[in-house]
Formats: sequence, structure tokens, C-alpha cells
Amino acid sequence: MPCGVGGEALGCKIVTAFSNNSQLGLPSVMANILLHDPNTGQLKIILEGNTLTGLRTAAASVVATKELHSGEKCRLAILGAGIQAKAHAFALNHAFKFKENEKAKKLVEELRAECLTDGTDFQVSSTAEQCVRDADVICTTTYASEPILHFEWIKPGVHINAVGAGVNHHSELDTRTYQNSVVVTDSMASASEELKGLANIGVPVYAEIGQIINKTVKIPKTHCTIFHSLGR
Ligand SMILES: NC(=O)C1=CN([C@@H]2O[C@H](COP(=O)(O)OP(=O)(O)OC[C@H]3O[C@@H](n4cnc5c(N)ncnc54)[C@H](O)[C@@H]3O)[C@@H](O)[C@H]2O)C=CC1
Ligand SMILES: O=C(O)C1=NCCCC1
Repeated sequence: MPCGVGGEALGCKIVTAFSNNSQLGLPSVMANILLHDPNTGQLKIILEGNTLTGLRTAAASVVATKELHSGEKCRLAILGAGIQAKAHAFALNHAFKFKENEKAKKLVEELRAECLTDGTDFQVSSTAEQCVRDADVICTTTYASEPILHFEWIKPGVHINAVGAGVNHHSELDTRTYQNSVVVTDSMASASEELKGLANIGVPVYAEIGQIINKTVKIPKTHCTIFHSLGR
């Protein structure tokens, strides 16, 4: 993932995703950032990139949630219990002060210890359905290659940040959820490849989040909104 900012910065993030790495005690996503001198191209430093990946991805979901969901934000549901789940729990909670937050057991004690001071009530859910029922905002952060979120479980007006990528690209949500939602993404160029399966079920990718932010596109009223985070 290359990036250049005028004469100020020039860099590239190199990232891999190996979903079975947890069996080896390794993170599944591993990133490194190469920073170059923007005037000469000389390599200056190689930085660890996992921290940035957590912060950036969750920050993008915060921005999308702000832009796409105007309703109340009392209850946050997170499917998955890895790096992104934790990053999203922290970032969304920090931005919106949810009253309740449901996510997988593994993270609960740590999050309780770190977040309970602000009054958030974290709960463990034994099923995905229990986790997302009554949620105002849902984040999916897994490698699921079959849907783990079903339309009949969610309430009208919910906003979903679909972050995870399964074997067949983005596959965490069921067909009816897509068909009853407006889908916004971070990059149309990436979506034309990674989300091309949506065309088969009659679902257009409506806009890039940047178009919503700069107000060149407006979101129509719909059952729910999906921010498809592709990470580009
Ligand atoms: N959109 C973006 O910008 C980014 C997306 N990602 C994606 O987000 C996802 C999560 O990444 P990390 O949190 O770093 O990974 P992680 O390995 O730390 O956590 C993955 C979580 O998903 C769960 N999981 C795996 N397969 C599952 C399945 N079939 N059904 C239900 N749960 C399952 C695991 O138990 C674990 O809790 C990955 O798909 C990754 O590729 C990661 C970074 C950036
Ligand atoms: O770092 C990112 O951005 C990633 N996007 C998609 C999957 C793995 C990492």
C-alpha cells in the first residue's frame, strides 16, 4: 500500500494476512512500513506496522459510522475477538460512548479493566445472533468465508462496519443484509475487484466514503448502511 504526501512524506505498507497464524502464536495480519526520503527516495526507516493497521482500520470505521449512521448509538456489537475486534471496541467506544458493548469472551476481562472507568458495560455473547440483536452499530472482524451475520437478526437502521476478509474476499454478511442496505466503501477501485460478487445479487456499491464526507453523494433512506472496509 503506497502513499505519498507532496514533498512531505513517501512510504509504503507491506501487509500479509495468514488466517491460521494464531495456531502458531503469531498475529494473522503482519505489516511493516517503509518510509523513504520524499526528495531523494532513500529508505530512511522500516517501522512495525501492526499498531498502525489496528488504529487506522478502526479509525476508518469511526469516520464511516459518523457519516452513515445518525441514529442513537447505545449498543455496539462486535463479531470476532482478534486485533481488529479490540481496536474497534476501543475506537468506537471512545468516539461514541456506547452504553453497552457485546463481543467475544476472550477480550472481555481486558476491556473491562481498561474501559469500565467510563461506565461502558461489556457483555459476552454465546451466539452471533445474541451479540447483534438490538445493536445500533455492528462491526464484523473475522475471516468467515460464510455469512456470520443474518438479516433477520438485525434491527432497522443499523450501521455495519464490515472489516473482515474471508477466503472469497468479503463474505461475513448474508445476501438479504446486502439487499436491504446501502453499501459504501473506502475505494471503488478495490471494490471493483473485491466486491464484484455483489453485482450477482443485484447490489450496487453506492459510493466511496470520501464522496459522503465531501457531500457530493447523499445516502438514501434504507433498512441499514454497510461500510465495506477494504483497507486501501
Ligand atoms: N479492512 C481492513 O482495512 C482490514 C481488514 N482486516 C481483516 O480483518 C479481519 C480480522 O483481522 P485481525 O483482527 O487482525 O485478525 P485476528 O486473527 O486477530 O482475529 C480474527 C478473529 O476472527 C475469528 N474468526 C476467524 N475465522 C472465523 C470464522 N470462520 N467465523 C467466525 N470467526 C472467525 C477468530 O477467532 C478471531 O477472533 C481479517 O479478515 C483481516 O484480513 C485486517 C486489517 C485491516
Ligand atoms: O492493512 C490493511 O489495510 C489490510 N487490509 C485487508 C486485509 C489485511 C490487511
